[in-house]
Amino acid sequence: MNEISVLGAGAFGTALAISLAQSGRKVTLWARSAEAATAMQKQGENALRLPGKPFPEPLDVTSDLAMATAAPILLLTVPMQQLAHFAEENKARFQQKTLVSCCKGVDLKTGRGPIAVLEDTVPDATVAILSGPSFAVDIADGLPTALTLATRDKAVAVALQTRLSTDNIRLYTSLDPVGVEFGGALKNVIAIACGLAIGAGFGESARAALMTRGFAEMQRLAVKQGADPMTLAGLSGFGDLVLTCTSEKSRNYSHGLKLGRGADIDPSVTVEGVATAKAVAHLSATLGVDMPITNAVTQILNGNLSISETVELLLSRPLKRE
Ligand SMILES: NC(=O)C1=CN([C@@H]2O[C@H](COP(=O)(O)OP(=O)(O)OC[C@H]3O[C@@H](n4cnc5c(N)ncnc54)[C@H](OP(=O)(O)O)[C@@H]3O)[C@@H](O)[C@H]2O)C=CC1
Ligand SMILES: O=C(CO)COP(=O)(O)O
Repeated sequence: MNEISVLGAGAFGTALAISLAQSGRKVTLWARSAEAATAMQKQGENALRLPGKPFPEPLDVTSDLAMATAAPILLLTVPMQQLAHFAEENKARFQQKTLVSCCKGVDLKTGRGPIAVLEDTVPDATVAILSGPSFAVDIADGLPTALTLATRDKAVAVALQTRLSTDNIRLYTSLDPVGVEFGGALKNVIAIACGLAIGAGFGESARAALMTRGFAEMQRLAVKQGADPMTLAGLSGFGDLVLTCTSEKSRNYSHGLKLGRGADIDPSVTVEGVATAKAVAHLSATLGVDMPITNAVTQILNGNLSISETVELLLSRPLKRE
């Protein structure tokens, strides 16, 4: 039995499995499709989701969930909108396990982040979150980054930090999983806003203003949910916001860019910020938290307002203190 399994053979799950295996961990990558698992075993890469990134020797790939979930540490790398269903469907297998969510989003149906989804569904599991600036292609190439590993229990956090740090991923611990999960989720919405601004020709000053005011609203919502505001200044907040709002490697930023330019969108690409914007617009209204940028993105995504109408609305808000 391997010590770690990565459940979800998308770009990020594959990249994490590569990095862990390269660092000598005994790791299994689980794909839901038997065909996909067989193709990966034969080709020694995930040609569909992360092409051109060869697997190191000790990486096992399977579609056998019973085998994969025998490991004590399970990294969950399915898209956020799939997490609740995935956890519900497999809760018997997840009992007593350490579940590390790698998802960045808020569940559209319930307004919950990944921590609440997992704690509600599998109450006797140990739940943690891994988040921060990390493009799958960079991780798979062995490029260095630093991420936050957050859980409520200090001893668990330290143990997981040791188990999951790799040669190219330096992990910091946090005891504020709510701050970490909302940092990772909310930055995707701001990245869409930045893509929209650049795509529509509003320029880099506008992007910097959106990042800064976006950060302020990320902090407001996270604090309302019980997070420490300083957590948002860390890797899974400020760190990931900077990365995602400035790179065309980001699917969220690129999605906004395409919308801003009036270009075609590929609906098969995972763009977590789309559902999360809608979930957060609803959540913030319920909680009475002012989130003008997230609301503007939601209005554009829902087709209720044009980009220029949205900019006019944002600029005509009452003047206030920073
Ligand atoms: N890509 C990146 O650079 C990073 C991604 N993340 C986060 O990781 C999460 C996953 O993203 P990413 O890997 O990029 O997404 P991808 O679109 O590359 O892959 C998603 C994977 O999830 C699988 N999947 C979807 N639904 C289910 C389900 N119900 N049960 C089992 N497997 C399922 C898909 O399987 P199938 O192939 O069969 O459709 C696919 O392999 C997101 O929350 C994202 O924000 C975090 C950091 C970096
Ligand atoms: O979260 C990410 C990098 O940290 C990946 O961002 P995208 O999902 O926008 O590609």
